Amino acid sequence: MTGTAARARPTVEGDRSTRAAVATMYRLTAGHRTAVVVAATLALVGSALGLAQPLVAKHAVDASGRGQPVWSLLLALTVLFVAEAATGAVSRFVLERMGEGVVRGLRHSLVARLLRLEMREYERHRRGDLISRVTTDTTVLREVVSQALVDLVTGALVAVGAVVLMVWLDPLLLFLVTLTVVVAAVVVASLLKGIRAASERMQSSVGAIAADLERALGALPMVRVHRAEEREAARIGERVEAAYGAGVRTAKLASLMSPAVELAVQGSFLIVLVIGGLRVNGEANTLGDLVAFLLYASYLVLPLSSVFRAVGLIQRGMGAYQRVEQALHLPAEPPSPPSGQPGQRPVRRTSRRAGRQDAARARTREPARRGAAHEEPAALALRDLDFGYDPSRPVLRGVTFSVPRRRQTALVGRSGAGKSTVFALVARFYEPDAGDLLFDGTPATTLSRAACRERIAVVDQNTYVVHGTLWDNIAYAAPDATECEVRRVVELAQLEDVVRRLPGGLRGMLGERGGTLSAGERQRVALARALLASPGLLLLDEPTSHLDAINETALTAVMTDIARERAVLVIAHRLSTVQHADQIVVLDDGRVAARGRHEELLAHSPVYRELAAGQMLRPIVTAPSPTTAVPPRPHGESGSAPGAPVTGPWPAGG
Ligand SMILES: Nc1ncnc2c1ncn2[C@@H]1O[C@H](COP(=O)(O)OP(=O)(O)OP(=O)(O)O)[C@@H](O)[C@H]1O
Repeated sequence: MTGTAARARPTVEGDRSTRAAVATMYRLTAGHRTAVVVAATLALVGSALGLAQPLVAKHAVDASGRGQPVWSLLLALTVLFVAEAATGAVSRFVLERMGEGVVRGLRHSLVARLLRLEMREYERHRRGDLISRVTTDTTVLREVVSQALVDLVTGALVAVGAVVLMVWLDPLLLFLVTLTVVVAAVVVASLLKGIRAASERMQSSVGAIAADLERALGALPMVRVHRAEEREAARIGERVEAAYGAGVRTAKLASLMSPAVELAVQGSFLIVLVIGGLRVNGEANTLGDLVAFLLYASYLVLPLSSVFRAVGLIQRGMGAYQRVEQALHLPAEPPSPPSGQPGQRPVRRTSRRAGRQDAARARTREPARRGAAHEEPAALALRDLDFGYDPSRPVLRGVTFSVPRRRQTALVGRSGAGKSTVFALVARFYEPDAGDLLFDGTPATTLSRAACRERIAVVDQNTYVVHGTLWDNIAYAAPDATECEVRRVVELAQLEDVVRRLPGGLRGMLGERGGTLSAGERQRVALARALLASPGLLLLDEPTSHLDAINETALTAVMTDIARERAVLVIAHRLSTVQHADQIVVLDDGRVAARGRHEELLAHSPVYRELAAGQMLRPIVTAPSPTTAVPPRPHGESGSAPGAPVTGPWPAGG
């Protein structure tokens, strides 16, 4: 987080007074205090130049009344006027540049925060809404900081100067002017709370518009096919109406402030004219005094009215500021643990297995330490891992297995068994509730998340392709890769055809989310990216689910080759792609049901047999077992070709 946001720690939560809002704005300008001092000094000089003008005008009027020459006074008046305008312009520029600087700081902090949130936060918040905090809310704040602060600073300074000189000229008239200003201030204060509430509603409605639009645009083919444009438009339309309603209410309240301010301006002028005129007639004051006082009244009332407006604007900005603050305080991934120190683990759930797990952990660490001397530790080891996205609904229970180096380990199981969740834990998107994760024998909690992620590359089911060139997408994990390295992974991932076809070849642009590629091509791009990263451990989640049989066979062979150099953990629904794996781990309802090679599992694991049978699209004859009651998994889910070859004991049509 940059300094601005860090220093702008909120008092806004709970304290909704105007003073707190102004204090927040003040804190926001931390780091820009030189600009504030320069601008305030200039404003002060400008005010002094402005306040001197009525005095000169008074002398000019009085001198002309006495028949004396006034040209030198008029010249002085002109110089004062020009100098005031120049200092005003410079001070406004300095303050507005500061406003831009404040918003720039907030945007940097927000972007840095939003890219590092805990994974769960992205599930709790809608992405469009988070994005709108960086774009719309900060834009509102820029106006507030640059306009409202300018008006507040300059307005307050000028008003104070005017009051001092008016006391000197005519305290009675000042008292009357003050009365009208106080009435206006009371009206303004009563409107501020409503303005703030309405503006909060408006900002969150704008965030909801962005989120809903993102939802529709992100699933456009689905929207089109189901002819849901109207429905989506109506849904977003409701948000637009809510934003309109809140905006109109804000405008209504803000416009009620105008009559109050006008009352102050016009009322004070009337009072000064009538009472001041009577006092000139009664010879208590000169005509010059009246002219000067009138000018000071304008110097008091006009800046005060801009102070009122500024306070209204600041209250409006508080709605946006609170949303920005809230985003800046969302939980982010913890920074790296100090070297050699265990990292933070979320509070563990106590379970009956806890004691047993500790003993198991002690046992598993022991061989890891001892093994260092004799044999190299596994690239990845999971020891008694427990995890649930929702603490009351465990997804993984006591999962234990290792992924040895230079071997291919396959993770299989029915849909929802927890396979992708294992990947999410290995990538440290979430922390396990209990148990240990070890990379090369080192507990993950003693490593930073970045250090863990450095050891892995993932091809997941979503096969992310971002807007940019094919090269950008492949070299995403290794921006310094050479042409030769990129071409090699293009070849391994069978992407040569795509490179040939794409206008611009490797430097050709892919559409938004890789929209110009087929699903299989996107999958191969993701695979090429992972291969280029060249990590010690390759995690492949259904890497061939979108591929035709020819590409699948070729890539299965590539994976086997890769596994000769590094550890590969592959999730597969199609057992045909992993039947030659060195080890197959069968997950069933979050538990490891069996482990072994294909033939061993066919012989001994009912769950595995059932998975294999499901892929033949017909029941298999097995010895009765508790798991045979579970219906075979439908084929279509994994996109497998019907009748895909599985193993010898399961002949097609058998
Ligand atoms: N982000 C999440 N928040 C809450 N629950 C989740 C989340 N992701 C997955 N789950 C739940 O966790 C369970 C395991 O999901 P997971 O994706 O790990 O299964 P899987 O074995 O990979 O399934 P598939 O083969 O269909 O991809 C499921 O019940 C799923 O609904």
